[in-house]
Amino acid sequence: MASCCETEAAAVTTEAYLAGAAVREARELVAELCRHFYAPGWVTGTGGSITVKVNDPAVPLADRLIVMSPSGVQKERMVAADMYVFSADGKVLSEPAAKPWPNKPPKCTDCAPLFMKAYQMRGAGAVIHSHGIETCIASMLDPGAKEFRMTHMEMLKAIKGHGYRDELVIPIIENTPYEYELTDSLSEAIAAYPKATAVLVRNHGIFVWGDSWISAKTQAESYHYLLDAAIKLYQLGIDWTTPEHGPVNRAKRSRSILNPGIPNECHAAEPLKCVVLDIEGTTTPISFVTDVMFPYARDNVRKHLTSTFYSEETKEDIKLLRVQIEDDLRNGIPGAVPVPPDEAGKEEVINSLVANVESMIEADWKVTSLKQLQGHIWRTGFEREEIHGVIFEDVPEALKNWNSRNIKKQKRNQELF
Ligand SMILES: CSCCC(=O)C(=O)COP(=O)(O)O
Ligand SMILES: [Zn+2]
Repeated sequence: MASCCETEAAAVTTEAYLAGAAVREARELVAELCRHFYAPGWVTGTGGSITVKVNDPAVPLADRLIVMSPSGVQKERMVAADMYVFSADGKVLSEPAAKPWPNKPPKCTDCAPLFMKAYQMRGAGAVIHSHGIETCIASMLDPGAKEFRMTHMEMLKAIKGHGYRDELVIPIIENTPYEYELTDSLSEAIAAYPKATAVLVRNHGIFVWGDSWISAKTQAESYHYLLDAAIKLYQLGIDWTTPEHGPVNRAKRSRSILNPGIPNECHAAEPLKCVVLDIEGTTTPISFVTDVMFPYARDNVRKHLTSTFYSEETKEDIKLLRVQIEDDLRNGIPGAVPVPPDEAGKEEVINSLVANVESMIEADWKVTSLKQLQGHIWRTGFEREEIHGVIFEDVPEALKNWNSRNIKKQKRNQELF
């Protein structure tokens, strides 16, 4: 004799039940959600997919029929008759009629095996698969991340089991060429994250489930909001994973040096080993270089050459400058003037060198001889404390932080320090 549950499960698969109000309403609902989710870009380009369980309080949730959107269709044009109906154990009970060319023959969504995992493993009442661009990009912020984390956002309250101060953790699985190939990794993520009501698929989108279609929709909206916020905070250099959410552009730069990429490296697959630093615009404002360093070099050429004229270093600098100036004279570069031989005397040589260097600086001449001389002038300036280095206010903190973690620092093109 069949048990009462077997009887109920069989009753929902009859033609009469399939044609009844409960199934019709579920079909209409999925069609409506398809149309609705088209506008925010969750299901454009035939991407994304939606499923709900038929709402029939007389039938236990586990036995309720399942309605799913079809595959490869224009979601904004969906109507109730376009839907597939499945038994609770995943057998197709009803499929849509074929449509004339250029429509493709009907096919159920490739997400069906994935949806079934959310139904079977979580007792879901509905599942939404979105290709919303924010879900895709948020999964790409750190290519090695296995999770997306966020806290202290009001919209967290819309996620089941979460309050404002709770930490949201969304597992991230890697995309595959075909949607059905995600089934194993999705079910592993569902099993590994019992509190999760969503799984991100990298470079692809998100699967969100809830006890009912309202819960799935509300949470999906919140996930899209939070992921969009994370992308914007990433662009601002703000850390969305900590309660404080980090500094907002304190140093008037687009990003903090401590958080040049992923905040707190909380998503990094590998711990940070080395940081390569530039100076101009990274540790030091560009304005310091343009407004202080270059003018200092220009104003101190004569003084530097006069005080160091007989040093080996300056002799080398002058040798290099002579070669460059001869070359410039040969090429008719404006501002280049002949440098007399050493026998003409120190003052004569310096006068012509100063004239040449000034016109090189004026023309922003990027040549080694000039850069080398400027470097030596700046060094003297720093040693005599006539110029003082400027660094952004978060640089000492960043260096201390990296030092304490034994992370090597490297100035671009130079040695580790
Ligand atoms: C451009 S959509 C690629 C397939 C996909 O990822 C998706 O979500 C839609 O699959 P379906 O089989 O429902 O069309
Ligand atoms: Zn998809």
